[in-house]
Amino acid sequence: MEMDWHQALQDSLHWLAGASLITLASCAAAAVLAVRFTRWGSQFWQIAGSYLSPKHSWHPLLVFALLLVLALFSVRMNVLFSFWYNGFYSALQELDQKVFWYLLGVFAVLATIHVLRALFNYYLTQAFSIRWRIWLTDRLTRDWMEGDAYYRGQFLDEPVDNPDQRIELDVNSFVTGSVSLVLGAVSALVSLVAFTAILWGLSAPLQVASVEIPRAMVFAVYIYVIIATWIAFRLGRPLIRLNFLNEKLTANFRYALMRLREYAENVAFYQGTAIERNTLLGRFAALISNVWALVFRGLKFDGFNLAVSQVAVVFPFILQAPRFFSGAIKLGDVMQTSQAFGQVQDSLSFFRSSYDTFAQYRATLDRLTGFLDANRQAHELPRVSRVDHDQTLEIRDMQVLRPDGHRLLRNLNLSLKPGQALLIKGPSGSGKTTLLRALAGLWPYAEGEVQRPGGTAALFLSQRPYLPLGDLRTAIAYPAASGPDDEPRLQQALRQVNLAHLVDRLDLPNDWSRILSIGEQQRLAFARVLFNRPQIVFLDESTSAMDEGLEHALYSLLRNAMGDTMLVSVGHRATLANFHTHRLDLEAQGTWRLTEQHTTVEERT
Ligand SMILES: Nc1ncnc2c1ncn2[C@@H]1O[C@H](COP(=O)(O)OP(=O)(O)OP(=O)(O)O)[C@@H](O)[C@H]1O
Repeated sequence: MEMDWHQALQDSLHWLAGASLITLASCAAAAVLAVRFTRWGSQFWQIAGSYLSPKHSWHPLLVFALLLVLALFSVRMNVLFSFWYNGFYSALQELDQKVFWYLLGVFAVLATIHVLRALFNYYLTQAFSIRWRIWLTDRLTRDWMEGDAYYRGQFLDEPVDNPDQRIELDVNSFVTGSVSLVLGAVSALVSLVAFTAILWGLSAPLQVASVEIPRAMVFAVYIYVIIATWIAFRLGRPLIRLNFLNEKLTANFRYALMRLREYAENVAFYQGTAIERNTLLGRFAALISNVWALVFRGLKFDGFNLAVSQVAVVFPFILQAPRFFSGAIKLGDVMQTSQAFGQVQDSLSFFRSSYDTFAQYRATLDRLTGFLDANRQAHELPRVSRVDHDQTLEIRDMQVLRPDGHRLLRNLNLSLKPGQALLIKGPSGSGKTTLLRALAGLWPYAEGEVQRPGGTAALFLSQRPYLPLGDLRTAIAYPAASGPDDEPRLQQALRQVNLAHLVDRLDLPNDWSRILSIGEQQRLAFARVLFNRPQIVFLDESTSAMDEGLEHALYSLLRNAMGDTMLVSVGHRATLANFHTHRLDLEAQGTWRLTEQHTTVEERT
């Protein structure tokens, strides 16, 4: 087969236009069918629909269409190269210098286009994937934050595991998987059609015994590849499980290492290195024995594949040899046969190797849609109804239960005015922290109505101190942001809580929760209150790591510096009573007692 290179550009453009139309139309039809009728299709749409839909923007769809056209263009380039080889080798065979130099010129043009196409394709694929990844990460992160799903998700019947992995790893594999599977399948299909046609043209009937097989080459390559694929598939199947195990065992080992780093001080105090080392090395040994299994399986699998591809080098030559030596075809035809044979083999192999990729892709789809569903369910969990109301705390008919249905509080009613303070007391496990969770709107097993200042006008200091990542300035202002003008107020707050030695280190980013003692972190939380000046503060044993003197000083500071602020404290020490106007005692079975300045005002059983 010869190629008219003067016509090549025009022919290729025609081919590209036709192939693009057919491909785009069939892709669109296949996508609609997949989304409607398959589980993975509808999962895909649940995750990516609002990004790809033209209602959001035409941009992603247009870029993706361009990527498809580029994939077709790449197939067309391969076809041109295969004809170029044909002409080139035939020129060599005929010792035709003129054609030889002419074809080298053609090659320079083809190679330039090929390089430019490859670079542009790489850039466009990356840009498309990056934008998609940004959008999806943004969506999942927002979704996870909204309605406190990141916290309330734990109360679902089936909480999702490893949200970190889903947001980071799975988003990435979803995007790269979607792009490479679709583009790969389209290229493989189009390539299969184009090169089967070339082989068809180069192929002659073959006489086997007394039967003549027409177009023998085409049938030979299909039978060869299908048999080889089937055997490779059987040999390679255990690799899926071994690779999966490898990831899991690596993660286990890394988790044990990270945990040792996290709890370094505890382990060092206990002198627990021997037992920790055993755990670490035990996990590592499990990992290594799996790595050996991978190596031995790889020897069989790669050995077979290598042998198959070596045979594939000579197989087409053997089939074409009789016709070449009889002069029926030229050297170029033989070379083109071998190349087309390789292309058909690669295209068919794509579908085999994609079997694993697709299985992993579906697992990714499951994890992402599971995450989206869990977030939605977490938004929908009940919470006490809350009305934002400045300068007051009003609790009406509040019920608080444990997840197992055990009642922690029955029909609680109380109200506080500016400047008043409530101390909640009760035995450990009686539900003090849980009551604060219900007031914050976090606890799903509660009913009733709460009126309180909303937004940043209410500040909850949880039992375990929390410092965000970043510098000290961020930690004090949290959850508000601090600007350069706030410097004097930040410093003043630090001095007030006896942390004057930190005023010069406001801008130092450090892992402050490791450096500061628990007592210092609790004092920093008081500085946070002084800086943010909320209308109401909830303090859950916020002075537990301090001595009585310091506790007294900090509570006095709060009462004096922010006289109108309402306080709701949980604490065990008797001395705290002096700073509170009301006291709520939680008792067994949900009963409680409210006293105002040492006189009983209401009692409930
Ligand atoms: N997420 C949860 N799932 C199941 N049970 C929980 C959960 N959180 C709390 N509980 C249970 O609810 C009860 C009340 O817990 P809570 O932390 O409110 O007690 P507390 O009065 O603050 O105790 P302490 O004084 O020891 O801090 C406990 O029995 C606890 O085990």
